[in-house]
Amino acid sequence: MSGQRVDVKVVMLGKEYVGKTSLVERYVHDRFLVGPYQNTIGAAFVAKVMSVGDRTVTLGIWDTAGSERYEAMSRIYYRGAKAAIVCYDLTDSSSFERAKFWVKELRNQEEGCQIYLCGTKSDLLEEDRRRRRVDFHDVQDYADNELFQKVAEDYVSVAAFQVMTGEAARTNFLPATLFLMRQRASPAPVSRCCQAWKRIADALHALTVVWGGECKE
Ligand SMILES: Nc1nc2c(ncn2[C@@H]2O[C@H](COP(=O)(O)OP(=O)(O)OP(=O)(O)O)[C@@H](O)[C@H]2O)c(=O)[nH]1
Repeated sequence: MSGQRVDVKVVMLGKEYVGKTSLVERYVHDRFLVGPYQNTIGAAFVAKVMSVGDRTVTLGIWDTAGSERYEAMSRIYYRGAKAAIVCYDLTDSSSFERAKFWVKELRNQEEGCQIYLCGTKSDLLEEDRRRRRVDFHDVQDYADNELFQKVAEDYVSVAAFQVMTGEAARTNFLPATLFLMRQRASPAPVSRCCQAWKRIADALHALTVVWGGECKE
């Protein structure tokens, strides 16, 4: 579907509305789009060039639609993926069940695929801890049992969250602009989807180093 050369294929999987597209936006464009939710139809592709030592590697990220209507299509997109980011919403227990479904499927069908579990929307827990529906220790136990590479929960500060939503809406500044301003003011960059992607990016970077020049699609 994309004519671009891709060295490493990465696929995003998870129930609808968990925030897959938002994570990709954060990673590729360093922004969080505020506005009405638009579900992904089928899948979307985006390329991200990253430096690995003295060479560049192009990640091809397939952001699949979470709706079960597109389940068959999502299977096409994870084929040949070197890494899968399986997302669940920390405030939605059914999304973790759906994440387990994708993990099982990947383990059965894509032996070489590195799987990362990613809990999203932790800023909502900062607002109200009682909104948590997926216990971190349950995820940890599950991950331990399944021999996972990494579990990421994107810890964020409510202050940055407020800057990015309230201020952005009032002033019409792009969230990305506010994010950068916030970053300059604070040594710890914190915002929605940000910390999770930083960890995932580190992990993907490490993987591409391991794969070296052999990681052709
Ligand atoms: N509070 C909060 N909201 C988020 C976060 N990430 C995503 N959202 C919101 O959750 C909704 C769904 O986000 P998407 O990124 O479109 O979700 P998706 O998983 O790509 O959804 P599908 O395309 O249907 O599979 C949107 O309204 C986002 O603004 C987050 O970290 N915190």
